[in-house]
Amino acid sequence: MRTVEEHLRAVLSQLTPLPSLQMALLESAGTVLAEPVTAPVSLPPFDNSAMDGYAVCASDLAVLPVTLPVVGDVAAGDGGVIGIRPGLAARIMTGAPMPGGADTVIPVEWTDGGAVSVTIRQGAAAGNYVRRAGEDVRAGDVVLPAGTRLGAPQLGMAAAVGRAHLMVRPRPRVVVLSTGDELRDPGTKLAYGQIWDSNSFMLTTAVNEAGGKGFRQAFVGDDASAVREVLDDLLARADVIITTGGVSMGVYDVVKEVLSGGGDVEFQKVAMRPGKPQGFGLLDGRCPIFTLPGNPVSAYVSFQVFVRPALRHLQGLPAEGLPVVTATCTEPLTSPDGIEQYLRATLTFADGVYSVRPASAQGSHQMGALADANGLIVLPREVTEAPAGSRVRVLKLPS
Ligand SMILES: Nc1nc2c(c(=O)[nH]1)N[C@H]1C(S)=C(S)[C@@H](COP(=O)(O)OP(=O)(O)OC[C@H]3O[C@@H](n4cnc5c(N)ncnc54)[C@H](O)[C@@H]3O)O[C@H]1N2
Ligand code: MOO
Ligand SMILES: [Mg+2]
Repeated sequence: MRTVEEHLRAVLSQLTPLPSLQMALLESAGTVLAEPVTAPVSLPPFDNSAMDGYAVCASDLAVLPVTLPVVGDVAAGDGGVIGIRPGLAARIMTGAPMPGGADTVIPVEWTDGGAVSVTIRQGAAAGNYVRRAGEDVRAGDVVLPAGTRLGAPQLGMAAAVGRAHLMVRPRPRVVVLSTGDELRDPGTKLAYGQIWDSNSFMLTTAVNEAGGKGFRQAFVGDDASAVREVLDDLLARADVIITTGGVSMGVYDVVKEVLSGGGDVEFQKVAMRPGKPQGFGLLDGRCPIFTLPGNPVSAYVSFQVFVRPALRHLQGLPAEGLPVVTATCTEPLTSPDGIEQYLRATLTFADGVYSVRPASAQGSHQMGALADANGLIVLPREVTEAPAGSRVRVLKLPS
């Protein structure tokens, strides 16, 4: 049997990051920058007001109250900015360029609000409520390094420095296909022996959580030619294919049957629980395909351990798995020798320390405990027992 590390290494060694391409700004949400973004101008580009009020000279505020004539208004967006000198004020709005000669903004609340002349009751030092050119970003600064995942603040930053398009690595298009004659769509009636397909919904969502673009290809029965046909069809529109089911020792385990023939996909036993039967390869020599075990918990754990790092690698990011914390386990644990075990668990944080309680149900068909968990305890291969109070590694599940 392969170890988890060996299998992950074998998977990653066959993957190359997706080519970068130019995308319109909104379209690029969730992708990874393939170029550094540099500011062509400083931000703010000009000195401007942080408040609605009056632009004045601080030297006029030595004795209060003081009344000054208002020479005009400056609104945000005004290009032909007026100037003032000591003894004068200009009414100014938030974001409007500072008039030449002014060094201070007095908010309207500190004044009588006059339009022709203004009486100021409360003063301030020079620079009050003035936002200086370049105090946010300097022209030439790298505001987003290559390798940044583009979330909302990063897209805002790119727009703020004038970018309409970005060179990015796209979110991998991942198609999820369940297999099994017993499967039916949720929302339909079941005959005895049938179950609703849950893996494809779960994994399509997990793909999106991991930064890919998930597509559900429903399910296909345990029929070799039907499986072959669907997979051939998916090749045209997937960067990655995930199947579940049909990879163990059963006589109807057709995924293995279909894919082991061509030599594209290698089937392995990995020394982990759940998730022992794994397959990975390049379909048609080019499209990465993960054949995950059909048991729902096994499929989910396999996804987090192997597929998540692979999706990151395809986007040119470090091939990391879920974030890890160390926690004190509330219960004694046992684990088979030589097997890396993943236990569904509840992680809590109190008084600066993490505690973790394993679920009582750990069968790989038991979705209830998975849906209830927010962590996976990882017991390494060499650990066979961990008494209550042991410090254990816990993967934090996406929330
Ligand atoms: N003789 C052996 N039997 C099994 C072994 C073994 O080593 N020797 N390994 C067991 C382990 S471990 C796992 S995991 C499973 C893997 O099974 P398959 O990948 O072949 O999956 P199936 O047989 O198709 O289904 C297994 C189980 O999962 C349910 N399932 C499948 N797809 C879905 C879905 N989309 N949604 C919900 N549930 C699904 C299916 O009904 C079965 O109950 O093999 C063990 N057997
Ligand atoms: O390894 Mo299976 O993946 O335990 O249920
Ligand atoms: Mg099977």
